[in-house]
Amino acid sequence: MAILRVNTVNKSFRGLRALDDVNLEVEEGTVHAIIGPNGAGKSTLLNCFVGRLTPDTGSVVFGGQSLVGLSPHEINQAGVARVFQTPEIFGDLSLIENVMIPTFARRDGAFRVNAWSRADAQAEVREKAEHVLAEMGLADQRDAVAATLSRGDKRRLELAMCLVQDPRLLLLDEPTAGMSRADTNRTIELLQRIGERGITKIIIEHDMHVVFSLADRISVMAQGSVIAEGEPDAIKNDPRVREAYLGGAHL
Ligand SMILES: Nc1ncnc2c1ncn2[C@@H]1O[C@H](COP(=O)(O)OP(=O)(O)OP(=O)(O)O)[C@@H](O)[C@H]1O
Repeated sequence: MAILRVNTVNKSFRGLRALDDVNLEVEEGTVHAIIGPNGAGKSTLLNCFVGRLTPDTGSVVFGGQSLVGLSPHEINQAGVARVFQTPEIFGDLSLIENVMIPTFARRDGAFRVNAWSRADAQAEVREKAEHVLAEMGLADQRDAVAATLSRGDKRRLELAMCLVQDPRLLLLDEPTAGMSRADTNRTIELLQRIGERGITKIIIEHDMHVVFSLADRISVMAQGSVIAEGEPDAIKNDPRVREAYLGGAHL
């Protein structure tokens, strides 16, 4: 069953058609990659899923609920979490505090740090946060200040901040951008491991090693349109995709 249905979405910026009749269906429990050359419209599409942008026309339906017109916070409360290209973490707080905040925010409707004062709630949330940090391999650094982390660890911390919310849909915008090969492989392993929880994931990624390690299905965008969609092997051999990537150099 499709958890996300995107129907004829269009979005223009001052005459530039960034999204041109985009259709997309993402099956529940799968990893769906969206790839395509720079400027293809991938981030614009993702921004339409999280309420940062509103499509000019078309619909985005998540689990039967229309997302168009909802605020980013409402979409987050509906079960959609996003890992950004630049990690959005609280640099001067510890890792454990960073991971506890989204749980309170989701429950209380805002980033209300004073909600921590309730001791019973705090114990429960702390336990869950510790579990997720351990899952991300960050348990040893739980009391470290987030700003001191390496780039790769910052991104894994942000992933922990998403996972602690038990999202139904996780959006990953270039989750390994700027990482070393070793860090990239570690992130792939972590994403494969959290895949076992059955969370649906949409991943935008330029690194084809990451895409082909994780994706069950791939949509290829070029110039605002989805030009091909299918299983990884079919996409690898699709002449339209090779053309979009200038002779297939990236594949
Ligand atoms: N806020 C904006 N205002 C004007 N133009 C925009 C805006 N956001 C995106 N665009 C344009 O829309 C097109 C699609 O951009 P988008 O960032 O979605 O592509 P992308 O596939 O994510 O590219 P990349 O892989 O480089 O991140 C580009 O031509 C871009 O310049």
